[in-house]
Amino acid sequence: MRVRVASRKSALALQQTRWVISSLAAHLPGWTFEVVPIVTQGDRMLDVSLAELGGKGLFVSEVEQALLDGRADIAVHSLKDVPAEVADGLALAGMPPREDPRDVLIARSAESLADLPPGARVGTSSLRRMALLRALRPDLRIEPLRGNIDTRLRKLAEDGFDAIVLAAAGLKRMGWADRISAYLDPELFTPAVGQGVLAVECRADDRVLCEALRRWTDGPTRTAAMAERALLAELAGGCQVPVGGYATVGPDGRIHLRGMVADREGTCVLRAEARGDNPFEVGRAVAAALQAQGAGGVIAAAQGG
Ligand SMILES: NCc1[nH]cc(CCC(=O)O)c1CC(=O)O
Repeated sequence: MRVRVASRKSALALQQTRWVISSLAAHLPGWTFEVVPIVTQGDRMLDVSLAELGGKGLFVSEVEQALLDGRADIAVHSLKDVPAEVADGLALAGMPPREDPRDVLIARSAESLADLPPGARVGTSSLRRMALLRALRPDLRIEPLRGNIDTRLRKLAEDGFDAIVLAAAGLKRMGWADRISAYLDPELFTPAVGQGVLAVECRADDRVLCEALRRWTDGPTRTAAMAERALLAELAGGCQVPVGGYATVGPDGRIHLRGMVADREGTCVLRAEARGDNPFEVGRAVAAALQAQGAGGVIAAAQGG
């Protein structure tokens, strides 16, 4: 069996794809894998804000097109970048064990968020990170910072930022964990839905590949991801709003999901949590608890802003 694997061309995407290929190859003796690199619109226009470009799905949709066109058989994504609704005819069939879901601070001299000097310049273009930073440290100057993680690390030094916020997962996968100044507590600094999870997509009618990917999948990772994505779909599927979701699954299979919705200024941060056995029910319960606190209005205002 020969499998063509579609991947974005960023250093992180290719690294993740190589990791997935070596893990799949170990599970599927005799199968061979070949990378099909795809340059997406999001990669070509790294200086334009994601909101202007039309949202996150941009990094994903052209890679998905390669599957639909039959140019590739599977695609590797960061689940965080995959919209709540998966494209028709495709399935997120494979999920390896989750990498660290936390956000981290990379600072030039500080050792924690509290340690940053008053008025320090922090770079991030994520609405969620922006809102949480403002909620925890209203004095900070948050400035836009886009680009792949290698670009963002370079800009930390070149553009005079005091700190930037990135996902631990990307840094660890690149072997750059030594750059991390502080891990942000996920109970407070709620991670993005799906952060740290890789998703391997295939055509839904490709039964051999779908089945192989399902057998390779880590159950607790998939359960946590489904709970977080159920929350996202209920609240704001596909929209650019400051939303976070973080699920853990105990040894007994019980899910604990925390959800967060904020306005862009971080003056209003709503939080709710729920426990249960069914990821869809837990996701819906957290969404309902947030809605009861007024999440609908907060999300509408954040979109308008
Ligand atoms: N939006 C870019 C993106 N998509 C996935 C990751 C990190 C890896 C992951 O979350 O699995 C990153 C970089 C970042 O946010 O620091």
